[in-house]
Amino acid sequence: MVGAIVIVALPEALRTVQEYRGLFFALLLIVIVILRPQGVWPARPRRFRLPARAPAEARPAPAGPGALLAVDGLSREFGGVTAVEDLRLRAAAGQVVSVIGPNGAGKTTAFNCITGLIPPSSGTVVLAGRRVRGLPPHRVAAAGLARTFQSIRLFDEMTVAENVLIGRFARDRALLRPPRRADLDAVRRCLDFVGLAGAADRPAGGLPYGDRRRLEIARALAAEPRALLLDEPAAGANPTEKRALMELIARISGLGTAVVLIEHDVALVMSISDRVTVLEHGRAIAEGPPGEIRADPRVIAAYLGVPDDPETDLVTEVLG
Ligand SMILES: Nc1ncnc2c1ncn2[C@@H]1O[C@H](COP(=O)(O)OP(=O)(O)OP(=O)(O)O)[C@@H](O)[C@H]1O
Repeated sequence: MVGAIVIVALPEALRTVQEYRGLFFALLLIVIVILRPQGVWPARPRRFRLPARAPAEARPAPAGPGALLAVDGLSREFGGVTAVEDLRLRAAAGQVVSVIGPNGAGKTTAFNCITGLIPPSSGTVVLAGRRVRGLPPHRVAAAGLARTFQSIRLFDEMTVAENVLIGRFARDRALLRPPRRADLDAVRRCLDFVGLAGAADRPAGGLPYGDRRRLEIARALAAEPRALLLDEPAAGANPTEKRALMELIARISGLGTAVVLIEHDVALVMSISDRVTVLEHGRAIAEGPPGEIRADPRVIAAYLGVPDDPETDLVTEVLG
């Protein structure tokens, strides 16, 4: 309405200065955009109501028997630096596969290449029988591969439920349509699953740290991924929050989702993983079940060769 008044009344008022009208409107528009980006008369934020309960039979991450992530020969160079070299990675449905290694070993670069955020120099990425290497990130997500990032990336001013809804839309790029009942059911399910249903209408920015980490996972689950890549989901969390996050990850794999985890807390990794890949300078120096990794002389040498590194203490402790 304010806009209509401006459009009708202002031209009358400015009739005397006809030649400056265009300039005046342009300046007015610029001032409004700078000072009131939310609009002259802010619209009431459109909130949606989540269904009271999610349908009992539905699950956040259904996975068929063919759901499997297979990475082969993955390499990526940055100028003269080889960040990832000839990486092979397998994650079956329902497995937790962890990638560990010192800072700069190439873990995040591997995730970035697998999810299409950056192109690998070479290698293949196959998800449930479909080649996804070379696809843009949204198409990789739509194919069933979701991820979280090392640093929390939430929309703080949006509600918890709205953040999860965005994850849902990432699946089919349907941001322009209003949410459907199925979307809202999925959001409710994901929030129930991670234990945040009670916070659905709160702004995401107000959540405690551990809950923000959970919300990121809920948002990734909303896309119903077959494989979920978690980049240090417990970074910065306290021990209680870490244990809760690991328990959540175990439940996600229990749904049949393949989980690939980057985590620096080696004790946690060993307790939760089916298989572990150890990276050093971009290369996998060991791969296998936790029991084998603990006993691998190359792993012991790689970690124990880093003096004064907090990870060294952990590994010494874990490897006994
Ligand atoms: N965009 C980039 N440009 C240039 N070099 C990069 C880039 N991204 C990563 N690197 C380099 O690639 C190597 C691997 O980095 P990466 O972040 O993948 O390691 P990481 O194992 O995830 O480390 P962290 O545990 O600290 O997160 C490092 O030497 C890093 O400096």
